[in-house]
Amino acid sequence: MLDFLPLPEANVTTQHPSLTWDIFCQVIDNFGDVGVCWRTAAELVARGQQVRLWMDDASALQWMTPQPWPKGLSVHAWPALMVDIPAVVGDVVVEAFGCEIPQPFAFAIARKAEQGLPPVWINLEYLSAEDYVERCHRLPSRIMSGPAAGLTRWFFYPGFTSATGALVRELNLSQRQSRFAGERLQWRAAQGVQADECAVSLFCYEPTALPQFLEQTPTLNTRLLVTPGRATAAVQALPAAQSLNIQYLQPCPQPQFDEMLWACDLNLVRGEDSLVRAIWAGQPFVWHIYPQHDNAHHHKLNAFLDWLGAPESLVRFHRAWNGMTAPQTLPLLSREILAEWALCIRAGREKLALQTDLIEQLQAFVAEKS
Ligand SMILES: Cc1cn([C@H]2C[C@H](O)[C@@H](COP(=O)(O)OP(=O)(O)O[C@H]3O[C@@H](C)[C@H](O)[C@@H](O)[C@H]3O)O2)c(=O)[nH]c1=O
Repeated sequence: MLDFLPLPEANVTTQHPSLTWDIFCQVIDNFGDVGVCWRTAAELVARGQQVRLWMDDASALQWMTPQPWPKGLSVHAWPALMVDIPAVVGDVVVEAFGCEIPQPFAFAIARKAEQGLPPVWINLEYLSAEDYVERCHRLPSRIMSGPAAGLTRWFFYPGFTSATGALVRELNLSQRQSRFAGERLQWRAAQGVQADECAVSLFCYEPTALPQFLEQTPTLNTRLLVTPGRATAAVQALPAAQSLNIQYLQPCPQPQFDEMLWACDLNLVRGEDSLVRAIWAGQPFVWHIYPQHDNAHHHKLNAFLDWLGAPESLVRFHRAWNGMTAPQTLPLLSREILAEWALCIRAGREKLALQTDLIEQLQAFVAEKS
C-alpha cells in the first residue's frame, strides 16, 4: 500500500465582507458542471458568503452533496420568467462555464446598474493548463446587446500557475485529510481491500485501453473500486471483468468521493472536478479527459502533462488511456512505477498548495472590481 500524505494547512487570513452571490449552472452532461458549482458555492458559504445557486437540472445534488446543506446556500430552479427573479440581484453574478443567464435576470442586473449598483459579473471558465489561460484570465468583455448592453463581464480562469485563478481548495481540506489518514486502513478494509492489494479507483468514460488495463490488474494484485454509471457499464461490458477483484460502488456525496481518492493507491479520474480532487489527494492518478469533437482535448491533456513534468510512463499511459495512441501501448504498471508517479504528482501538488486558492482569488477580484 502506498502511504498517504495529507496537505499542509492552508494559510488564508484575509477577511472579506459578506456578499450575496448568484451562481448560474447549466448542466451539459455528466456531473462536472454540478460538481464544480457546488464546491465553489459551498466553500464561499464556508467563508461567510451568501450564495444562490441557479440550476437547470439539480437532480445530481440529491446524491452528490452532504446533508444538511449549509446555511447560506440555497438552490433555485433556472429563472426563466420575471416572477422567478429575486427582489434584489446579488452583489456578484457568476456564469459558470460560459452559460448564458436568462433574459429576465439580465434585465434585473441592468436595473440594478441603473441604480448605480452594478453587480460584479464574472464568467467562471473551464480549467486548463494551456497558454491562453494566463492571457485571458481577468480580461473584461463588454456586453454588446440585450438588456445589459454596455455592462462589463469579467473572465475568470482556474489554472495551474500563479498568473491564473488557481484551484478550489477548501480551508478545512488539510484537516479532513489528516483525520482520514488515521482511518484509512479501516476504510480500505470496509471496501474489501486486502492488506497486500493495490486499491485502484475507476471513474472514467469509456477508455479504449480499458480491456488492456483489466488484463494487467492481476499482476499488480489489484482491487478495483468502480464508480457507478459509465465506469461500471464500461467494465461490466467486458467479459474479463468477471474474474477480477472488483467492488462496484454506489453514488456517494463529494466528501466521501474525496476519501476514496485518499484511500487508493491509484486513481483513474475524469472530467474536471475529480482531476482537481485527485491532485489534492496526492496519490498517483491518470486523467481521462472530457473528449471534444475536434480532438482539442489532446492539446489540453498535453499541456497538463507538460505542466506536471510527467515521467515518460505516465505520459504513455495517459496517451493510450485517452485514445491518442493504440491501446496496446498502455504501459505495464508496477509498484515502482506508481512510486515514481507519486513523487511527480506530490511535487505538482506542493507547487499548487503555495498558490492563493481560487475562492480567495475570486473574493479579492470582486473586492477590486466593486
Ligand atoms: C461517481 C461520483 C462522482 N462524484 C462527483 C465528483 C465530481 O464533483 C463530479 C464529477 O465531475 P467531473 O470529475 O468533472 O467529471 P464529469 O465527467 O462527470 O464531468 C464533466 O462534465 C463536462 C460537462 C465537463 O465539460 C467536463 O470537464 C467534466 O467536468 O461527480 C461524487 O461526488 N460521488 C460519486 O460517487
